Amino acid sequence: MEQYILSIDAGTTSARCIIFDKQGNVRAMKQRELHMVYPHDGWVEQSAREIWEVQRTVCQEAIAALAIRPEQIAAIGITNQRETTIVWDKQTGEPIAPAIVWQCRRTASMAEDLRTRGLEPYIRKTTGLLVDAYFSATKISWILDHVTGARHRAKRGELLFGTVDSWLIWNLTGGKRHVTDVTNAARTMLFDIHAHKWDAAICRELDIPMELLPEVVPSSGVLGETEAQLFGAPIPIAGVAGDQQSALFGQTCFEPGNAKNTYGTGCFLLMNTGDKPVESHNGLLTTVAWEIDGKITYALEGSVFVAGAAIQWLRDEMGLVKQSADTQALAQSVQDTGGVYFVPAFTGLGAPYWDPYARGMLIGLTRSTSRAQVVRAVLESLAYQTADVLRAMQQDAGIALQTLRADGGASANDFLMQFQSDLCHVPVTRPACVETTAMGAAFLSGLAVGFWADFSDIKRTVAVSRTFQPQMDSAQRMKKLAGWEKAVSRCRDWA
Ligand SMILES: Nc1ncnc2c1ncn2[C@@H]1O[C@H](COP(=O)(O)OP(=O)(O)O)[C@@H](O)[C@H]1O
Ligand SMILES: O=P(O)(O)OC[C@H](O)CO
Repeated sequence: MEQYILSIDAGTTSARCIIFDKQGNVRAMKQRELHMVYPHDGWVEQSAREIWEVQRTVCQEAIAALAIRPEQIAAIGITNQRETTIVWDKQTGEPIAPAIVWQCRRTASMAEDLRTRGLEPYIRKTTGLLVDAYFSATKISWILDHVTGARHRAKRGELLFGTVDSWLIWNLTGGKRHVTDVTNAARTMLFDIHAHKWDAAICRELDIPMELLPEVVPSSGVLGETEAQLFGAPIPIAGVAGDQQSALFGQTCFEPGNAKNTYGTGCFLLMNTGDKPVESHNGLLTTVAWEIDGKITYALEGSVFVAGAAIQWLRDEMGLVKQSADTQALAQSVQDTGGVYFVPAFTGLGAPYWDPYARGMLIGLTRSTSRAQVVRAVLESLAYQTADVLRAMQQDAGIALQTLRADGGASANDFLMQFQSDLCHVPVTRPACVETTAMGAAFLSGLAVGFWADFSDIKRTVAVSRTFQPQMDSAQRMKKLAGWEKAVSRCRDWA
């Protein structure tokens, strides 16, 4: 009987389940969109219950679509939107508040307070992160502050915190396992990435009882099994990683200096830095790439909050395109943007600026600006933000990138890929299967159960489908980048 790996890809905009065979082919894929809630300016929430129920449904649908028996699934891998914070009741399994999504800025003032109290150097050294509302720590504290009796209950061990991986594992195992993997733990701003444990001092500063926190497990290794009635038989859960680390693994960035950029809701550029954490002096994050066989690999990360989300905004709020994919032909229908720049700082700016008070901006409009030019400016903004991050990363790592490996929903856009290559003056490759996030989790779990033997075995399953070579001359490139820099300076410190 043929064996498969089932990968759970719990993204921000959608829940996906992909079933891979040994050759790395997608044999079944089911996906459903998730609702986002924006209750106030800068706030972003989701229903934790919906995250679980939709995810369970797509898994059941994918298994049914391939018409396989549960025994044919050798293992499950999980990858997830990171930082998103869920607190639930240990007894009933019910969330005590909506999930606070990674993009949510409601705790910006709490982060500022930590900085004012002089805690940033300690937090930065310990966690590898900047002090920002992006990470889970201030979000947990906010829930404990705003849900009546929550802090008291947390101290009594009645509540549990988890990022989306934790929440899914808790539900998949019928409440038997409260764990998170080391890559997700590294995004909470509570985890010591050097000592590999939760940091008591930071928890104390934020008044977060440590009883809330999950056990931290490696990214590859059997951590439990699913409840039998969910899929018809218990299935081992053997790999977990945050979606960006998972994409790094799925792109087989196994060597120090290898880097990938994922163009999803946000844009996340990660570079493997080997077994040593590299400190950033340019607004990047030091993070855990994965832990396998007791060995931790680190990465540098540039996190851009709004990328594909700006394309969705064009489609859903502005009505300028019917589908995200329409942006490609429109952008290609004009020579340039006619001097128009778009800065998608809807929820502030992430790396390398870290300005929670920046807001979105369209600048350089004239009476002759066309719809196609505005659409092109929005697409170009994804590439400009990436160029900013890549410049910072090359400085921090002291490495000139040879190739940028692209993936994620918006990497399907040929215009964007070409413009990215032009702007960064580096070849951009797109893999044959752009589902590298889900593949990463599949690989991590497959390694744990011997489905794939080692890294070389995994590498054989991955192929590049297209390489975009830089074509723009350097004078034009410099002019465009200078215009972008000016545009960014105009939208800073606005809200
Ligand atoms: N052809 C395309 N051109 C530009 N953007 C696209 C295209 N296809 C999808 N997108 C954008 O990619 C995003 C979805 O990417 P995905 O990797 O599925 O995101 P996530 O994992 O964050 O849920 C959406 O924001 C969508 O607007
Ligand atoms: O849902 P994505 O793919 O945009 O990823 C979200 C990130 O994990 C947030 O840090």
